Amino acid sequence: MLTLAGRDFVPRQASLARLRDPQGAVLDHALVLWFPGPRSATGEDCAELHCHGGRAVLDAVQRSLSEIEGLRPAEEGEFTRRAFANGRIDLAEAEGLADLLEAETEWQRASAIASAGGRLSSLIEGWRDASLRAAAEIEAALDFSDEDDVAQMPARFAEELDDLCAEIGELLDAPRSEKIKEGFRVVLAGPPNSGKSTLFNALTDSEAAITSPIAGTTRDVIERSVAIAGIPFSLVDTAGLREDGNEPIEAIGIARARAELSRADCILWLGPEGEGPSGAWEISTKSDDANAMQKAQADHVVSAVTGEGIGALKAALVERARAVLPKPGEAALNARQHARLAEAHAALRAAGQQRDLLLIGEELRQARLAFDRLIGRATTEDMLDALFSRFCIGK
Ligand SMILES: Nc1nc2c(ncn2[C@@H]2O[C@H](COP(=O)(O)OP(=O)(O)OP(=O)(O)O)[C@@H](O)[C@H]2O)c(=O)[nH]1
Ligand SMILES: [K+]
Ligand SMILES: [Mg+2]
Repeated sequence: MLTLAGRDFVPRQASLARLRDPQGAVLDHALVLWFPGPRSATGEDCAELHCHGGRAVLDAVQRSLSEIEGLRPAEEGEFTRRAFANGRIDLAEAEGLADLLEAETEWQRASAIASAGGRLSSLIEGWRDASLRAAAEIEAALDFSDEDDVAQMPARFAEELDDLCAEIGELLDAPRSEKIKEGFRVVLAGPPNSGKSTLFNALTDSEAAITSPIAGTTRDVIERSVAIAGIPFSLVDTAGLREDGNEPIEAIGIARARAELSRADCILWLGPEGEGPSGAWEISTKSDDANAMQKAQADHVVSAVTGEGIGALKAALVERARAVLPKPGEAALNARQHARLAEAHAALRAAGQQRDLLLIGEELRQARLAFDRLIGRATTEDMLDALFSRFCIGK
């Protein structure tokens, strides 16, 4: 029970209260919530004041609060940082929370809420426990061996490490979580005037790209993030590819267009059949125009003018992206987590190949350290600063 100004506040129950300034003047009628630690978001005692939203009300309440000794406004991400410091959440959960706050599509939200809820953390904890058990077996084997004897490897030890490595290897090879943030990357390519920018505008529901009958209209790479059916996409329009790009700026644009091809998850090829990059989808466009080039074996026939085939093309892109992007609820690693897990994996691999028990013990210790860094049992201040600065004030 919190008693304040002669009133009792029941934990986790909203009470209506008059907020007064230090001189006793009423500032607002507000809802007050009291969360005693450790069962609070941060693990510490927390109080929430739900005020009326006017600027002046909030200013007055904040001014009065700031007159109380020891009170100051929270820094960006400070609540989450304290929750982490007090062991309420681990690092992977904090990262999930940061992703959740940044999520713009349904797919991103669903993935982030799974990480914030500890999906990845529990997987890592399981592997960490397995490597701790392996280390304990090695310790025991060392204790029983006498110095003249070659110490015996525990039965099935190497096989068990192999299984563990295989499981971890699968996650290391799986699509990375950055992919969810960046979106499935679709690059439109083809010769000048093939209708790339017009199709780009149709797919992004925008007028972002300039279109015209003049060959060489698009010079630079134009990129747009869009959600189609809740899936994050990054659509990329490029300069028309031609050998005789006759002036230097167009030549730069063409070089950039070629660079984009190598970054694409999917290329829509609007040029002559069979002349596109391998794996590209053959798109026959301008289907409304009898004079336009039509392909014998197009994957998609579209018209940006009549809208024919655009819905089907979008549906096919959504299907492809769903297959490639990490699924919500399925664990996916970001670059930091990937680097740490790869260290753990390498150490476990090395442990499995060693015959010397002391060296195996050392490799297992390295693996545990990498797991600890991954979930934040061992972290550096720089890393924490970088993570928590992604949060806004009040989170
Ligand atoms: N009838 C018809 N015309 C189209 C269609 N798509 C594009 N066009 C026309 O084709 C011309 C070239 O279109 P753009 O979208 O600028 O072609 P682009 O491939 O981006 O050209 P560059 O940027 O120069 O490489 C324009 O006049 C468009 O209006 C279509 O589906 N039907
Ligand atoms: K054009
Ligand atoms: Mg263009």
